[in-house]
Formats: sequence, C-alpha cells, structure tokens
Amino acid sequence: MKRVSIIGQSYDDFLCEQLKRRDILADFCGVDELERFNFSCHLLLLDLRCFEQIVWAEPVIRKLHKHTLVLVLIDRQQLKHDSVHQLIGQYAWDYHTAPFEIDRLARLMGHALGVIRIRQQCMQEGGSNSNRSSPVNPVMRSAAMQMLVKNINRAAPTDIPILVRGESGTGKELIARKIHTQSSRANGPFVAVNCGSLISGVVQSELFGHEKGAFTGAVSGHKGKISQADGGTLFLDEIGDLPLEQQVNLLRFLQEGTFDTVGGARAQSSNVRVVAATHINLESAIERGEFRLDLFYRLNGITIELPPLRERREDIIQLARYFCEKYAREYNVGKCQLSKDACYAMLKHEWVGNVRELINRIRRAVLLCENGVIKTQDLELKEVIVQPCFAQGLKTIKDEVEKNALVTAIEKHNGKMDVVASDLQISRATLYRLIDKHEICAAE
Ligand SMILES: Nc1ncnc2c1ncn2[C@@H]1O[C@H](COP(=O)(O)OP(=O)(O)OP(=O)(O)O)[C@@H](O)[C@H]1O
Repeated sequence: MKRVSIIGQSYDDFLCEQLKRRDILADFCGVDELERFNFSCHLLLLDLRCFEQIVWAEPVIRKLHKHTLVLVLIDRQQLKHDSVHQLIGQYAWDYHTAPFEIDRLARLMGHALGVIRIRQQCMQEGGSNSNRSSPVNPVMRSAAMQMLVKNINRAAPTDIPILVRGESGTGKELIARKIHTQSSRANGPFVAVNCGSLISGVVQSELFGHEKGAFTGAVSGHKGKISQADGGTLFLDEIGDLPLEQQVNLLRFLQEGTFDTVGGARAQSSNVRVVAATHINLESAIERGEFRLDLFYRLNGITIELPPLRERREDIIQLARYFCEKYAREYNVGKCQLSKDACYAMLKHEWVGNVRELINRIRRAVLLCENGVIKTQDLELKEVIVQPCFAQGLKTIKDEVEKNALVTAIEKHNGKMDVVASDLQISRATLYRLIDKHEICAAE
C-alpha cells in the first residue's frame, strides 16, 4: 500500500475510498491542524480548491523534506491568480485542475509515487558510491561561481569542516557532493541528513543510532547516520534546525570524535568529514539562543556562500538549456529549444526559488511546449517587451557581444584554443588577450 498526505481538506470519504481501491492510503490534514502533520512525507497533495487566500501554503511547503513531491489540486479559475502561478511554478511537481477526475488524479499520483521509488533506489545506490547520484556537470559559468569553484578546489582535498550557505534551491547539496567527490574520501559514503525533517523524539537515534531494546519498539539495533558515514562525508543539511540538545551531542562528536548510541554502554567513534548547510542566518539564530556559538565555530572551518540565481544571471540560460536537454531525453520528446522571448523572460525573472524553481518551470515546459520550442507561456513567466537599450553605450554593447561570441566558441570547441581562434578568425595571441580582458575562465 502506498501513502499520500493531503493538506487542505479535513476528510473526504469519496477520495479516500477511490484511492484505497487503487492501493493508495490517504492521510488528511486540515490547515488548522498542521501542528500534527508529518512534514517528512514523500508525496503531498495540496488541495487549494476551497481557498481564496493561499498565503499559508508556501510556509508549509518550505518545511517539507526537499525530496517530497508536491501535487496541487486547483479550480481552473484559480490559475488566473499570480500567487497560484508562483506557487505551482516554484514548488509543484505537477498540478490537477478541476473538474475533479479520480482516474486522472490517480494516474498522476501513481506517476509521482513511481518517481519517488526510483529516486529512493538511486539514493540507496548513491550511499555506497556517491559518484552515481551526483549530477555530472553542475553549471557554474558565472564569475561568482568560478570564484567558488576555486575555493572548493582548495578546500575539498583537506578534512576541514565546510559550511555551505545560501538561499533554498541554490545548489548547496550539489556543492556538498562536489566537495565529497573531490576529496580523498570520494570512495567512501556520502550520507546526507536533513536536520529540519528529522522527527522529534527520534533525532538522536537517527544521528547516533540505537541499541536493540533501547526503547519500546527498538526490536533491533540501528546504525545512525554518523556511523553510516564512517570513512566518508556527513552532509548536515538545514543545520540551523537541529534541536539544541542534539547540538550538544554533535559538538561533543566533532570535538572528541566519539558519541553515544541510544541505550549504548560504550562510546563509539566514526571517521567523518562534516559539510553542513544552512539557508537561515546562523548568527541571528545564535543571538536568539537557538544555535550554539561553539558548534558554529566547529562547523565553520571554511564558508562557501552560494549566491542566489538572480545575482548570477549569466548562469540562467545555460542551466535552462542543460535541464531542457535532460528532460527532453528523459521524457523522450525529441529536441527542445528555448525561444528568444523565453530567454528574455528568464533573464528578467527574480527566481526566488533559485535553481529548483528553474528546474520545475523547465520540466513542465518541456512537456507542454509545441513543436519543440519553449515559449514564455510554457514557462508560466511574464512576457518581456525588449527594447533596444542604446543607453548602455556602444562600447558596452560591443563588449557584451564579443564576450558572448568567445564563450560560445570556447564551449562549442570544448576549450580547444587553436580551433576556437580559427573559428573566430583571430590569432591565438588575440584570443588569450580577449579571454583575459573579459575574465573568462577557460581551461584548455
Ligand atoms: N549549478 C547547478 N547546476 C546544475 N544543477 C543545479 C545547480 N545548482 C542546483 N542544481 C540543482 O537544483 C536542485 C536544487 O539543488 P540543491 O538541492 O542542491 O539545493 P539546496 O540549496 O541544497 O536546497 P535546500 O536549501 O532547499 O536544501 C537540485 O536538483 C540540483 O541538482
């Protein structure tokens, strides 16, 4: 039996019965009962049909585990509201519009549950060989990301703890995996723990493990995440959400290398490199007394600050193309291209959900677009009226064109400089001078 959590309805007999017939168990939760909701569920159906105001929905979604898939149920006329558009664009894996058709909805859920199963399998395989689960090529073309790459290259081979900071969806976990694969521990496990989604009461057992019979229901011993990561990297995501009493235990482990399992008589040890991540301001959490200063110093050997996507707009189109290709291949829909207007709209958009929002919009657009061309509407973005901006001055415009031509040619020829120079009909010396002038990072 598969399970789905439904927020927005107290209980719906008909829906419950229909889903049960299809082997799906539904847990209903009204918006006034959210304190009892299990935020680490796998699939959430957000029923927005009876709500005029949906301001409560975003904070709920933000509390979910990041691998939770969100389906949204809405009335067609709600699609006219910007807030609903934004919510779907940023967070939804898919949506279902009324009239409510149980077959269509069950198919959608079946598909989502299938994706969840495949992801879980991949993550389990990734636990024994982390290379398999990390995306091949993180897009990092912008100057800001190139700086970051330099810092990662220096810090990764050491065992120094790293704190990755950045807004949600900027790629903190991806960076943590990159650090792991570039470290001497690359052949060991990469174990990720989302401290925000650990269920209170079992946090200590999840992190440190428990012995058989340690508490009611502990019918066998359990290896905690710290032991699982022995010889590899422990990625502590959303570290700001770790309860204070567990912060003390973690600090002890980081200082002394030992920890106690729940119900264990002897201290255990594990050899891990810790990479932690946060999207909240830990300094403010320390001032509020919610995060320990000594733990902050322990975790923060080096800080890697991931800029939000709106502050590295040079990456937007490349990321969009990367995910376009990826999903076109995955969904077997043939070649897919971005129209010029869609590119302008993406460059103007604020991307509050960062790369995760971009992925959501592109994935849906790949499925919805016609003739393999993604238009602005397919991305559910606002149309941008492009006016020639002569105010920039001719020099700036020329410089931009020159830089774009260089970057495109370098990419096209995989950094083979003699071929790039010949394609651009300039000498190698001029090519290197221009690469320096535009501060392009191009390794041959
Ligand atoms: N530079 C990048 N190139 C390719 N994919 C990226 C890049 N940055 C992020 N992604 C993808 O965006 C998605 C979100 O990234 P990730 O989970 O690492 O973000 P995060 O900052 O850890 O988010 P959260 O704070 O919500 O945990 C992932 O699917 C990741 O693979």
